[in-house]
Amino acid sequence: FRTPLRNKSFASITTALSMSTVRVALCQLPVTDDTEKNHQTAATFIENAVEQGAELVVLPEIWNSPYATAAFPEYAQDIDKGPSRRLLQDLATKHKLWLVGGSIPERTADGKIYNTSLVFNPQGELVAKHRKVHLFDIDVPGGITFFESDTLSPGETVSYFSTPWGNMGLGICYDIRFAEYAMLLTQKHDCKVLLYPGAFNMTTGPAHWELLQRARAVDNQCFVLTASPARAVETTESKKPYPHYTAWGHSTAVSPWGEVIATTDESPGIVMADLDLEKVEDMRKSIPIRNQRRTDLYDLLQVKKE
Ligand SMILES: NC(=O)CC(=O)C(=O)O
Repeated sequence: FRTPLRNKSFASITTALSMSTVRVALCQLPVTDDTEKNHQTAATFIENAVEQGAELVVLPEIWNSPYATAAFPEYAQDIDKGPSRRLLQDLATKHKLWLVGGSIPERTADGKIYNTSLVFNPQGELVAKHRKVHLFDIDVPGGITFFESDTLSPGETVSYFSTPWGNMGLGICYDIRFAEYAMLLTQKHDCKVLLYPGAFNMTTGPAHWELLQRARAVDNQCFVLTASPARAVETTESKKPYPHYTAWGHSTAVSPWGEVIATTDESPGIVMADLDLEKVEDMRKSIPIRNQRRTDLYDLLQVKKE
C-alpha cells in the first residue's frame, strides 16, 4: 500500500492513544466489475488497516460494483441478507471494529434501488443505514453528465450513529454539497465527525472535493472524513462493459480547523489518521459560532422554489 501523503497527524502506531483519540483508516479500494474480487480486496484492506491500529475503517462509495447507473440494477443486493452486507458484518465482528461500509447498490422488495451505506459496530450490530439523500444528477457542458436518478431512488433520512468518541454523521458523496444536511447533523444531532464515502470525478474532483470537505469542517467545527475508490477500474471479459467512471480518488481527513491532516493521490491505498475529538470542543469554545447565530434573521428554513 502507498504511504499516505501530507499525513501530518499520524503518529507512530506504537503510540498509545488517549481516550478522546480515534485512529481511522480510509480505504481507497481498487474497484472492479467482479463483486467477489471486490469482496476479497475489501477484506485485505481492512485487515491491513487493523494491523496499523485502526479502530474505525471507512470504505468508499460503491465499492462492490462499477459506478454506472446501468450497472446498479445488475449488482444491487438485498441489504438485509445479501453477500456484501454479510461480509461487512463478519469483518466488523472479526476485527472488533467500527466499520463504515462505504456504499453499495441496494434493491428493495418493491424493486427500488438505492445507493446505501451500512455502519456496523465492533459487535457486528448494524448502527446506521444511510440511503444517499441527494442523487448525483448533473450536466456540466464539456465535463460530465451523470444522472443517478435514471436508476436510483433517493433516501429519506438524516443518518448518524453514536460511538465512544461521540456522534458521527453519515452522508454519501453528493450529500457533501448540501451545507444544511451537515449543519443538521452537527447542530441537532451533535455530531463531531462527518463521514462521506464518495466518488468525485475528473471534472468536479480537482475543483471541489477538498474545498467541500474543508468547508463542511470549518462551517461545522468538526472532523470530515472521505473515502473514494481508486481511479483505475479493471473489467473482466465475462462482464458487460459499463461506461467508465473515472474516480478522482484523494481520500482525505480534515480537522475542525479546516486543515487536511491526511490524504493521498488517485492510487489504491489506505489513509490513516488519528482524530483527537477534544479538538472539536476546543474549536467550538474558541470560535463560538454555534452560540452566535442570528436565528432571529435566518434559520434552517425550507425555502420554497417559486
Ligand atoms: N458522485 C457524486 O455523487 C458526486 C460528485 O461527483 C460531485 O458532486 O461532483
